[in-house]
Amino acid sequence: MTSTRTTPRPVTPVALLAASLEDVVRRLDEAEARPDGVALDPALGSEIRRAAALAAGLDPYTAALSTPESPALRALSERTAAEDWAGDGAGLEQEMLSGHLEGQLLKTLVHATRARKVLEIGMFTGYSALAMAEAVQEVAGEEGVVVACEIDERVAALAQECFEASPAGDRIDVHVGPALDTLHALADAGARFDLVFLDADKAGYVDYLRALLDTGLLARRGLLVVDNTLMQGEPWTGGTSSANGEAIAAFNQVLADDPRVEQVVLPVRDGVTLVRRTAG
Ligand SMILES: C[S@@+](CC[C@H](N)C(=O)[O-])C[C@H]1O[C@@H](n2cnc3c(N)ncnc32)[C@H](O)[C@@H]1O
Repeated sequence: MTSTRTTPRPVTPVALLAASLEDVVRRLDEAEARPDGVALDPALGSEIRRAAALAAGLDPYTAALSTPESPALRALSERTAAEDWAGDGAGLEQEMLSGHLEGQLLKTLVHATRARKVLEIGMFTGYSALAMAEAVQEVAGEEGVVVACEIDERVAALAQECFEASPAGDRIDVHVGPALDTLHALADAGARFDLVFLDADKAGYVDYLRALLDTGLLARRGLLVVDNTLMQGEPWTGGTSSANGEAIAAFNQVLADDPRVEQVVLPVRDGVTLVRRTAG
């Protein structure tokens, strides 16, 4: 992977909404500037502009008012943005990185649950793993651990380099390989996790959920945090649904029907579902 920085494309429902409304406002401005342009009701025009401002300002506002990321997380984010993902060939892209707001949410959840053992399924360049490692280090010191699963060797090596340059990086234990195999090996070894962050291949989410609940990898009072459960709005806008959109819609229904859990879907970034084990 060589270095070429590009601006991330919109990948969340709010960012897509903002981009869409920005385009509507631009076309409105162009139409109004034309001498023969169709005159729009001024009240409708100002309502459209207000809707565009509401959507465009939400992410920057929530980020600005949340605790800033650590220098180590910022460095990891910048390193990820500087990679040439287009030439990667493995389908990885910088937009996969969760980032400041979601990282801060994960840190808060680790603190709130006093989690000492954390499992991440889908690490990429390590942003969320490092965010949770910073929190487990504060909660449990040297007893705190984040086990992070990643299938791609090159991206795992990049993450490991960043961890080695980070104060909390040595709390992270990286397992390279298909996450389902790692989960079964961990379960066979009797591992239990207080908090699990699920963020790997969307087609595998149902299998990961079953492995976590059936084997007891998710501790009795453990918290499961699932990313991308709104999948760019595809589950409810339909029409252009991708394989990932269909996988997430199916996963959300499986989760909603599972009597062993209670869950809440939060419209943070691309959707974050918090799952609490209630039985089984
Ligand atoms: C959305 S990214 C994870 C982003 C990361 N959690 C973060 O916040 O920066 C998904 C990652 O899951 C990995 N992945 C996909 N399929 C996998 C599998 N079967 N086992 C383990 N990792 C997998 C991909 O290589 C990719 O790096």
